[in-house]
Amino acid sequence: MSEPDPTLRPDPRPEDKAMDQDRALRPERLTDFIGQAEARANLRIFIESARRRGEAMDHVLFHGPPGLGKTTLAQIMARELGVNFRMTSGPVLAKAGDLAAILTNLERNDVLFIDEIHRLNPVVEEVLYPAMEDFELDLVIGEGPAARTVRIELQPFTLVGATTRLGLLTTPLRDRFGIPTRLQFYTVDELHEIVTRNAIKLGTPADNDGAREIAKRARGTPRIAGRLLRRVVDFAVVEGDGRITREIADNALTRLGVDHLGLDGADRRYLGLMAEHYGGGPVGIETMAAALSESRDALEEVIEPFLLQQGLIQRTPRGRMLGKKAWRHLGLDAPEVGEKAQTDLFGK
Ligand SMILES: Nc1ncnc2c1ncn2[C@@H]1O[C@H](COP(=O)(O)OP(=O)(O)OP(=O)(O)O)[C@@H](O)[C@H]1O
Ligand SMILES: [Mg+2]
Repeated sequence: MSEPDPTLRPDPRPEDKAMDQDRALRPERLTDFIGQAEARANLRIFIESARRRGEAMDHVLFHGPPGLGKTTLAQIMARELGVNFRMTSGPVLAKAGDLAAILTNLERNDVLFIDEIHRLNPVVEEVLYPAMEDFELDLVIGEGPAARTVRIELQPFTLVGATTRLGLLTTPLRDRFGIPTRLQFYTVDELHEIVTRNAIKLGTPADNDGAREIAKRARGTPRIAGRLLRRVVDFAVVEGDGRITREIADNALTRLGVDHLGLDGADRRYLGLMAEHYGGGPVGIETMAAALSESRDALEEVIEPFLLQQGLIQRTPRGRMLGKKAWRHLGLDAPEVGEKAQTDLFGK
């Protein structure tokens, strides 16, 4: 594999450094990117059109749970567009000047990626509006009566924003993205393909059932699939003959506390608490957060999306409720709920 363009590898955020290993498995081109078929098909058209017109592609907002490929897709976009990739994140941009410095350094049609864009300081966000709309920067120079505004023309660029919390974005910011794109959880088949390819990249091929076992237990998330795969590789190397079989995978994942649905300790704690202390709900998110000593954000961003998607929990106007599937999974009997109560909670 050829060495990637260094501009595509900006300094990682500190929290990303731990995930450096992740990078080895990151797909580099759109054709290597598995899953998200709809998003991929659309992006291909928009990228191709921008290329042919020689213009900056419209601004893109990726939203969805962690680890589904938002950062990866942003990098791929820059590569496919043949432009530089600049990366920063909402919390890092403390002052308007921080963003201004980045914007004025962009070259024509570059991709600027802002991760965690829901955490932008409002002052910084104000700077972004005219930049996104007209490629202009209005900077206030000086203070008090002597202050004046200067307008700086920017090179056209593509802003790619990523967020796990679409609801926290302000409307004016959200409206300025021409291409809002929601990323979905991956199917087992898609993850199976990802695991198979990554196992080869790691030099530890997986047989069909071995790869499937990891895929089934990866919570619909490529990042988790990558993480589980690495651990299974360890077991395959030390306790097996270096090949990933279903038996090795099952054994390793069970020892790591990942159950057959892919739930880990934190997920089971959540479900168990709801079943045992709150009769399966409805229970408010704040109550759950306090009881689990987790932040509400962590529950809403990381734990709940997959449980909701799997029908293990439901969201009702009165709080979260355990689904039938969760009771079965916990090996408990669901309490009888009268017809009226059902209707009250879920509607007809
Ligand atoms: N479609 C895919 N095919 C193969 N690997 C993928 C795919 N999507 C993501 N990955 C892998 O999953 C890992 C996580 O992806 P990425 O960092 O892009 O997620 P993210 O959505 O930006 O997460 P976060 O919200 O936490 O920033 C990457 O290392 C990448 O290797
Ligand atoms: Mg990311």
